[in-house]
Amino acid sequence: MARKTTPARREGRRPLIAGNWKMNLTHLEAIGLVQKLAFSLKEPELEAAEVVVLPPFTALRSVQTLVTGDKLEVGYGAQDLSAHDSGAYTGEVSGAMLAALACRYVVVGHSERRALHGEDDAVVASKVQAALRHGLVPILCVGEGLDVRRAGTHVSHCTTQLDAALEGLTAEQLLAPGDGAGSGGAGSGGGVVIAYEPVWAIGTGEVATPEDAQEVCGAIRSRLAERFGPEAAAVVRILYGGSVKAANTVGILAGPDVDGALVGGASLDADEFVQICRTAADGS
Ligand SMILES: O=C(CO)COP(=O)(O)O
Repeated sequence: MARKTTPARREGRRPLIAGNWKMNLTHLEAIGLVQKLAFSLKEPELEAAEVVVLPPFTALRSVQTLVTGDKLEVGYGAQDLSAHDSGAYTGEVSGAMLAALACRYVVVGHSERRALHGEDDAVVASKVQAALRHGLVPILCVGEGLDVRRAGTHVSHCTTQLDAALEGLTAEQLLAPGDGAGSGGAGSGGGVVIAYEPVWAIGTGEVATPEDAQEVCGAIRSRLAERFGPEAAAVVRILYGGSVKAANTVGILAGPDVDGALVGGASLDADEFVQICRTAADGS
């Protein structure tokens, strides 16, 4: 069957499907899941869509060893990093440590970090800078809670979070791919990935409609164009996250500004995640 061309591919942005495992899976379980993914997904699928896993810190070294040893086309990254580069910050993990494990990506500003660990916009902005300092591509999360959605101010809420997190960034930083690659090849996107994750849709089964996802992802791209110019904005990949499953992936990825998905719960199930990646690769 002929491969359909998604709007994302028309713009030259390779779809990105990233599995945020959150606080799940030991390093041994992580190896098993990555092996299943790499075994199930065929080479053309892994070329058409970039597939990335975001395991807990404790599994990163094992995933690195597996991916490099078996030359797997699966990328990996971390779920958080410290705003600091080194020093007396008990329990934190620096960008340098992640770069040394050849992580390509790191999630920054996930709503669970914002809500449960008190990360405000200033902390999120300094973590974006820390990621870029170490050649990591930040996957910057923005998204509104249910109260904001009900008030109808979700678009300005998300663009305000975006503005704050990207404070001080240059268009070059937005364009440049991070050089911490080594985990499954570079994507065709820029140096920053944005993820729109409405808080009310995370882990609730309450998925945003394709129109909801496109509305905010489109507004994010317009805002990026205003601040950094259309060229930089056209390169940045914008993901949707929140109760993404195999069954709703086609609709979610239909929006011309939705370049992939940040998948939580469904990324822990190999068959389900493979199906999501396949859908993105097929561009259906
Ligand atoms: O938070 C998420 C990804 O970062 C989304 O989680 P769920 O897919 O479990 O809703």
